[in-house]
Amino acid sequence: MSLETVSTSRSHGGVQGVYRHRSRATGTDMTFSLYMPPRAGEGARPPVVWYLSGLTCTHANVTEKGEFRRACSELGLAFVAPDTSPRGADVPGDPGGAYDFGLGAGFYVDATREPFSRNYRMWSYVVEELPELIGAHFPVDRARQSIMGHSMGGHGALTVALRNPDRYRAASAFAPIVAPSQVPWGMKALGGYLGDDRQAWRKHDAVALIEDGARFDSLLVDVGDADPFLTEQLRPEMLQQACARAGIPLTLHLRPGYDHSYYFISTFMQDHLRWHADRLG
Ligand SMILES: N[C@@H](CCC(=O)N[C@@H](CS)C(=O)NCC(=O)O)C(=O)O
Repeated sequence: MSLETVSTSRSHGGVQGVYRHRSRATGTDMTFSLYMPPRAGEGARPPVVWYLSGLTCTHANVTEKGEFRRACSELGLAFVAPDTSPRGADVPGDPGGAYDFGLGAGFYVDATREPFSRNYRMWSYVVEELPELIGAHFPVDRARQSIMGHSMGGHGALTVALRNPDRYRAASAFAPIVAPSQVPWGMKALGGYLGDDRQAWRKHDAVALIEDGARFDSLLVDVGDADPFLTEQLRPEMLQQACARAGIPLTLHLRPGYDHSYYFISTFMQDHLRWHADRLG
C-alpha cells in the first residue's frame, strides 16, 4: 500500500497534505487530502473525521473552501477528504456528459452494472480501502472515527454511518440527499450503477435503511432554505419523518437565506466539527 505525497503545507500548526495512491477498489489512481492537527504522532493519535463531497467535487473543493482547519487544529481532529469517483482516460463517464453521473458522481456505491462495475467501487474505497491505507501511513486513532458530507456526500455519510454504527461515533451532513430512491439525482445514479432492482437500492438510501431497521445514536443535519435543490433533490423532511418514527435523535437546522454552496458549508463547518469532537472524546 504505497502512497505518493503530492503536497504538504503547514496550516494552523498542523499539516495539510494531498496524497495519491493506486486503488485496488477502483483500479485507478486516487487522490485524497488529509489534515493532521498539531502534535499528531508525538504520542498523540487524533480521531479521524471523514468528509464525503458532493457532485462535481474532488478532494480539493472542501480542502480549499471548507474552512475546517482552524477548528480541526483546536479540537485535535484529523480530517480526510476523498475524491468522489474514479478518474482516468479509461474510466467511463455519463454517456451524455452530464455532471450528475459518472466522473465526480460516484454516489458511494459499488456499481454492479457494466461498464461502471469495473471502476465505480466507491463504497469499498471509502469504507474499507482508504481507512486501511490511512491507518497504515498516519498516526490516527482508528477506534475514534466519525463521518460527515455534503449533498451526494451527505447521502454517503448517512448511509455509511447507518450501515456501520459501531465504527462511526458521529454522523452529520450539509444539505444531504436523504432518499435517493425517490429523487431524480438518486434514481439516475442508483439505476445506472445498480440496475433496475429497487431492492438493491435500499442499502444506499438513508430513509430506506432506517425503514428497514438501521439505527444511529444521533444525527446532525444543516440545510439552507435558499438551496435550489431543497424541494426536488434533498427533501430533508423525509429524513425527519423516518427518524421520528424510528426514535433516532436528529437535529435538523433549516438555515434562513443559505444556499447549497461552500459559503453555506463553511459557515456551519465549525459547529459540526465541535459536535463531532464532543462525540469522539
Ligand atoms: N450545477 C452545479 C451542480 C453541482 C453542485 O452544486 N455541486 C455541489 C455539490 S452537490 C458542489 O459542491 N459543487 C462544487 C463547489 O461548489 O465547489 C455544478 O455543475 O456545479
